Amino acid sequence: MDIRSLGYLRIGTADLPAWRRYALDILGMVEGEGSGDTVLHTRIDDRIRRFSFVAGDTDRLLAAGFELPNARALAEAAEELEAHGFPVKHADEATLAERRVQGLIHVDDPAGNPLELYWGQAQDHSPLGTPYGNRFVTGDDLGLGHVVLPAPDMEAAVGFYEALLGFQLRDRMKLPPVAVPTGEPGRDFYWMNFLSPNARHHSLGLYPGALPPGIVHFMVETDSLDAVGYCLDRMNAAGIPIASTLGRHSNDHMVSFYAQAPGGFQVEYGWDGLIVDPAAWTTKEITSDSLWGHAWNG
Ligand SMILES: Cc1ccc(O)c(O)c1CC[C@@H]1C(=O)CC[C@]2(C)C(=O)CC[C@@H]12
Ligand SMILES: [Fe+2]
Repeated sequence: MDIRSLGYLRIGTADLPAWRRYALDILGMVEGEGSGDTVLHTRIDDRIRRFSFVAGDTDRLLAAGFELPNARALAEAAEELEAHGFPVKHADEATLAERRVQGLIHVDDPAGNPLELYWGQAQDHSPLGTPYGNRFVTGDDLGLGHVVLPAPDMEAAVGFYEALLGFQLRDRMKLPPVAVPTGEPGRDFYWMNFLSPNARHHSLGLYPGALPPGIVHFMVETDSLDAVGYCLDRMNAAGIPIASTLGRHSNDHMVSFYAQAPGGFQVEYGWDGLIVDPAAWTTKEITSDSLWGHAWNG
């Protein structure tokens, strides 16, 4: 299946004003076309939007959008999913118009995470003009960053993304039971898995527990260490709890910190993520989450 990248995230929120302040004033994203009282779209690059925060009753991931190159690739993806017993729903005209894409199918992964596979997203050709001079590392090749989704039935989820969606399993890490409070009892450890369809080390993390918001964190990558430091200062100045101190991950070498986001999950803000050669990569186990830093609070 010719999935190219993680293209967008749709996130439902019970506090849209909080997400507006957080995304624009703290993360340094840019308000996108079509935003209003019930939805905030944000830009981090030349795409019309990469994030949509949708006002509603609950804080919950509404969809992870994965990009395919064209209509033919999406049609083939739909056929493959159906053939393997994953029902797909073709988007209606109103949904296509709202998403600003030319073709889209809805499908749930085996953990029930809502996915949208699409092609033909609109661009916004006006200068991005981020508020702090920050620049995000994205592109057709790398996508918006990464997302970590809950997958209590890990074997089924990994099989879906690896064998059916064509993601490469980059590495995995054992988590102790204390890190997976919803895990089935009696296990010595649970695997957390890191995968990608492209050269970004991971576009998708799969966490072996259940979490009510349906998302563990998303990560956006900047092109400078200073941009990470400036954002950390803004978090601290705004009194936003830091979930993990600055550190460098052992697998993608990302220098990042994690902060609490509105809605009960986290945002990772990073720099210097690893670009891999998929043809040369071999799957590994990491035995520590970080080379240094990343002290987790609570
Ligand atoms: C280990 C790791 C490498 C690169 C990343 O981008 C990344 O997010 C992680 C995992 C962070 C991870 C998490 O997402 C949920 C809480 C976790 C499982 C921990 O308890 C330690 C590592 C944490
Ligand atoms: Fe991450």
